[in-house]
Amino acid sequence: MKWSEFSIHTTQEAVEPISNILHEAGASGVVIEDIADYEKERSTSLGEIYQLNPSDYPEEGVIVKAYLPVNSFLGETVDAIKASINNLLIYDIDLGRNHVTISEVNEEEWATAWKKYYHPVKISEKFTIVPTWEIYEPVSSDELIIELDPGMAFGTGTHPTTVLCIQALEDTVVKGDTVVDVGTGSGVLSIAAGLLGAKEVTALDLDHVAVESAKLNCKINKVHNIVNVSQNNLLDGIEGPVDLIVSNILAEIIVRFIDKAYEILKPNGTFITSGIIQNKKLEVKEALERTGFTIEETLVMEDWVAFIAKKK
Ligand SMILES: C[S@@+](CC[C@H](N)C(=O)[O-])C[C@H]1O[C@@H](n2cnc3c(N)ncnc32)[C@H](O)[C@@H]1O
Repeated sequence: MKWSEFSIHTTQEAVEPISNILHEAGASGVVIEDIADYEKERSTSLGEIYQLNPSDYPEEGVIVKAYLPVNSFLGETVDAIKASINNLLIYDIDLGRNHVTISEVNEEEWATAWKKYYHPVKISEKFTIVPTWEIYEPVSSDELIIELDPGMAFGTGTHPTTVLCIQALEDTVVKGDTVVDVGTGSGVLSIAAGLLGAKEVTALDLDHVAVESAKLNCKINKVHNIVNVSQNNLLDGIEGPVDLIVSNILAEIIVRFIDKAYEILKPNGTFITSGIIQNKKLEVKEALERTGFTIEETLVMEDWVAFIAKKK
């Protein structure tokens, strides 16, 4: 997985609200470099020696840094963060220089370091996502656990667009269903469908790294006999009829295969679409309805929307 460092030069006053915005946007760790920390008088009564490096601190103000996974949503996430930070001006919060820089973090440095930011997370009524390197004891007997090693593929399981899909799957998958997962990434949605009782899942991704990662994660979660992972462009060449299609891809991509999804679904079949940023919601909704789908439910989390649509 690649990481992007979001760095903002701001003021003491703005540190807390900006850190909150970064956490809400999915940053797992926030680093604060404050010149006041460097200049602070420290006790040396017990012989402590402080060796702070002045080059780690700004000459004035505070630098707040956060790490975001590089994925197809990064552009939208960064724009949303900047807009929320600028909104703080309405509350008279002094943003100081408000200077933002984005840079890619050296992958080798982060090859293992990023793992410390991932811990078990309960993401829905039934599901908890557990990184493969963590030990986790289920809290209740009906809890469903997805063990994930996202590696280089998208899908730590905790992105709002993924969480919305898992919540929608929880509400719709019926034992014995046949499911297609378009853009499977780490395989997280296929695994969820399998654990919910689907009898057969077709997991597709254009990216061969994702295909390998999904295969590995399906094995870890013992659903490899149910989930068939392959490299494929959207639904090209896929034949139905199937009970359910789930896809967490950008709105621009979803609209390209709505017709094909409708064609291969059984009557009354379900199409779960996620990865839709708020301002693209209408575009996808209209395209779904034009094709003949009925929107049964609209799920929202932060700036993201997912639809549960039925073929009527
Ligand atoms: C946002 S990720 C979703 C991953 C996972 N399903 C989840 O919910 O966390 C989108 C995935 O779609 C894949 N993708 C993008 N364009 C595609 C296409 N044309 N055909 C198949 N997969 C595609 C990407 O490689 C990526 O793994």
